Amino acid sequence: MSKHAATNTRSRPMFIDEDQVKQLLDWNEARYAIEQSFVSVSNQARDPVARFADQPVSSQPARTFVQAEGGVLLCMPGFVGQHRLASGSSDRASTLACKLITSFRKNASIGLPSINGEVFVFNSTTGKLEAIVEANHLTGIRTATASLVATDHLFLRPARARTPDGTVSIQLGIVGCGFQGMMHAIGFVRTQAALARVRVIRLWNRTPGRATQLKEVLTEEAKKTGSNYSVFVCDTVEDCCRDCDVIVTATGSSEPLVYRSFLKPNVHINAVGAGEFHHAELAQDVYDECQVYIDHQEGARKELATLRSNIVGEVGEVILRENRPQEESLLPKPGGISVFQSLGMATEDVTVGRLVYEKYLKAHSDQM
Ligand SMILES: NC(=O)C1=CN([C@@H]2O[C@H](COP(=O)(O)OP(=O)(O)OC[C@H]3O[C@@H](n4cnc5c(N)ncnc54)[C@H](OP(=O)(O)O)[C@@H]3O)[C@@H](O)[C@H]2O)C=CC1
Ligand SMILES: O=C([O-])C1=[NH+]CCC1
Repeated sequence: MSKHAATNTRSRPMFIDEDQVKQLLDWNEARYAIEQSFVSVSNQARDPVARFADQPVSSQPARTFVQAEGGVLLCMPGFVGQHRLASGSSDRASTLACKLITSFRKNASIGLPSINGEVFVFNSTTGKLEAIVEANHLTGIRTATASLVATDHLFLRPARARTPDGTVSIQLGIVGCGFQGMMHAIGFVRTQAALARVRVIRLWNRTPGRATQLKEVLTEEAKKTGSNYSVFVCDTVEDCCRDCDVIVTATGSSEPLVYRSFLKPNVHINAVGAGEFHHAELAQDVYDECQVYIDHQEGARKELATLRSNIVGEVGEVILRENRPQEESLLPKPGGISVFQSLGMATEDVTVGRLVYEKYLKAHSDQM
């Protein structure tokens, strides 16, 4: 027996830094990875006899929060079994990973991001740590992509099905132009070919200069992507929401920002602010009227325990039922308000972390 038997003799885990993640992660590939994550959670939640054998499964507890002096540390472990790595590919993988992420709101005053994290990817057969993926950009793309997937399945697909040419165009409102607000706006612009043409983007931020900065970013983005949208910086949240088909709220607010009277009758909202305060950004009169969809029942039981609204179910279950008879559909009633109440969940980081790791291995295969 080797003297190293049962000791940690293997090489160090890969470290995939923020710049590499930016190069490797593509919006459309991330979209597929997030769909796999949503579906895995809802397939797992089904009665075992009703599970779809060809769909992934998962395991993830509600995340834990550790309160420190300046902010919180979230521990988000998860496993996704038998997920497809790419659309149209038969290759499947099982991935065990854990994201550790901190939210320290005063960081902005010293020029640091308020959210900082890493995804730890383990070998799902041996449990050995294989890679550490920096997860600031990753969290930006995966959170915005979760909203894109929810918007697509709950709002845009039904809308596209009602138009003769199968395309739709939207007016988008971004309430909160921090990192997440920016990533959401870019995500909607970059996925126009697959989801919906963006014709107008309205921006509001508590500190107006940040909305002006995002307008500049989106003007550059329009040139890069050959898009033809107008961007407006708004003085009030009401003005920002006016006539919007799709709204994103991505703030650290502990108080309501969006009221029912600001909204069109038919609108989809992605309420992303979470972590320290939950379901704080929308007023109760919005929750009184809307249909709420969540990412993860287990997390919602803990973090949305005080939410008074009609919670219809998980986005993954909507996707799983898409080809079922209409009476089994979980889609929102047409013409009303739908809300994706995004908490963020570990399985999103599992499938997107694995995507980055696989792409890194492919890009560096000559050095392995
Ligand atoms: N659902 C999910 O999966 C995830 C959710 N999040 C959450 O998204 C939110 C935004 O995160 P991120 O963009 O990374 O953070 P940033 O620090 O980059 O941006 C924070 C934004 O919130 C605004 N804000 C803070 N407090 C208030 C307030 N009281 N009223 C109005 N606006 C306010 C800030 O405005 P100003 O510029 O004026 O300071 C800024 O626009 C946070 O709640 C975060 O926890 C983050 C990651 C994942
Ligand atoms: O899911 C996530 O990564 C987070 N949700 C709220 C803060 C960070």
